[in-house]
Amino acid sequence: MRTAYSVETVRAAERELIARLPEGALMQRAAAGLAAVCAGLLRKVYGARVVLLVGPGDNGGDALYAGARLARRGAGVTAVAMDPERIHGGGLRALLAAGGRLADGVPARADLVLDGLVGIGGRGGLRPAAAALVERIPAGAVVVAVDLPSGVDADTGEVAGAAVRADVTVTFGAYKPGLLIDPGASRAGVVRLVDIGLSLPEPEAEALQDAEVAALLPVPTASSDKYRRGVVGVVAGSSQYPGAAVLAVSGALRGGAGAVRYVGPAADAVLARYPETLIGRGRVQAWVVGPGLGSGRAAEVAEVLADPVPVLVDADGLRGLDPEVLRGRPAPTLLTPHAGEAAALLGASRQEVEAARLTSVRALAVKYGAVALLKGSTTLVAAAGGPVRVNPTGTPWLATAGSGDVLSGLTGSLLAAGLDALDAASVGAYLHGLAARRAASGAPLLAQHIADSLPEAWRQHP
Ligand SMILES: NC(=O)C1=CN([C@@H]2O[C@H](COP(=O)(O)OP(=O)(O)OC[C@H]3O[C@@H](n4cnc5c(N)ncnc54)[C@H](O)[C@@H]3O)[C@@H](O)[C@H]2O)[C@@H](O)CC1
Ligand SMILES: [K+]
Repeated sequence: MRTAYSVETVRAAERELIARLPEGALMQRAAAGLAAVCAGLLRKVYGARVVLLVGPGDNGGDALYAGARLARRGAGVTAVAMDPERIHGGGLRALLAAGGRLADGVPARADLVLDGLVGIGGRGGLRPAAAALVERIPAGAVVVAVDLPSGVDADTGEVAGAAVRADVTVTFGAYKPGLLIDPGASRAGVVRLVDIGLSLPEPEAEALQDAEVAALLPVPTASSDKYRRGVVGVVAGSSQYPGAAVLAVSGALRGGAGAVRYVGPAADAVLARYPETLIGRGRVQAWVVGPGLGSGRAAEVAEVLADPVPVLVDADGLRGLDPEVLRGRPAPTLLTPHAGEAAALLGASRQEVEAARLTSVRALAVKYGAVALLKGSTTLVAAAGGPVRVNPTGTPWLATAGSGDVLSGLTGSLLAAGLDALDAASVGAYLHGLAARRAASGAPLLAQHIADSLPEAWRQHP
């Protein structure tokens, strides 16, 4: 599990550790790790041109001490301060003693730029003096962010105004949520964690890794039959959108349930493509309701919600949901909105949801007493309380019509197979992202090809 911790938690752990260590020791650990990553990126340190963008806090201190280490190995290191009056004194002395220099402006050429403007002490978008330095980062230089890209909110991944776009981020002690969640995640590049010895409690956010997904996948045993493996019911499609039913069933058939039952007006289209499907009402272990329903189908949604089994609600099923009804359900509910649908559910604007995805997904889970999966460039899954799950496998190619229908079928199938709602949603998003990557491999994809690639994505996790 890759875990991420809030600034408050990291600060508390740092305080506890600093109290037990000689003064400055923690910063030296950070700077040593940072310099080692930079040296690896440069390959040849001797003669390399390194530029440090130095802010007024300890983030700038890290950059200066790392710069000193590189200067001692023969790099030409130039520091540029955001505010020369408030530069880290010890760091600057170390840099100058190692042969580095302080300049007024950003040099026109550099092999590597260290962004030490702000770290976890940053608030809001970059101030003009910092933004002006970022604008002058020489083209072609490798940009390494110290702890996190300056301008990215460490706790939420929000970017208000200017922010650094890093190739590599070297983060200290723990991942911060903003490094895993967009828009921050896409500014961070490759994230490298330097262990500085912090002891940490429960994380704010976590991302399942391959091995955890593999352990959660439902695998039939010798005593399994199709009913014991779980039946998933799919209520989807309309005369206007029959394809949504076909796509939801395509995902459901590949999600590990023993059988898929379809209920709705698109049975002919579903059967023509998937003769394996059962048609009509009957007992199920989980329902998926919503893809392509169109309007005027609230009674069917209500009927599904009245069944005391896990229910995944997606797309048109999400319209006008009553929080009281959902909170009163005896079985888990899983909501899978995109940002626009989440905005309607929360009474907010789409822009507000996009700008604050972590807060929004948590708010959905609390308001509706459900597990919420917020689709987007980083898909997030939240239950009320506990860390938010961040899906690491997404790809922008997923932004294509019908891909959500495949995801809801797949995830509902995992629910029917017995995964709890948080795991079903996380594993569904994970496999869906992997399958989309395979199906796309650098070119536009069709939603049906995501479903076709699911067995391959699954096989990667024996
Ligand atoms: N506390 C510790 O023990 C350690 C801290 N470390 C480093 O210290 C950093 C935190 O240091 P600080 O608490 O000094 O805070 P930062 O250096 O992250 O930033 C605080 C400074 O930046 C300015 N600032 C805030 N928001 C800004 C904005 N939007 N635009 C421009 N300037 C802004 C503030 O006025 C303040 O002077 C970490 O991110 C990490 O890099 C590491 O050395 C590891 C150990
Ligand atoms: K930084």
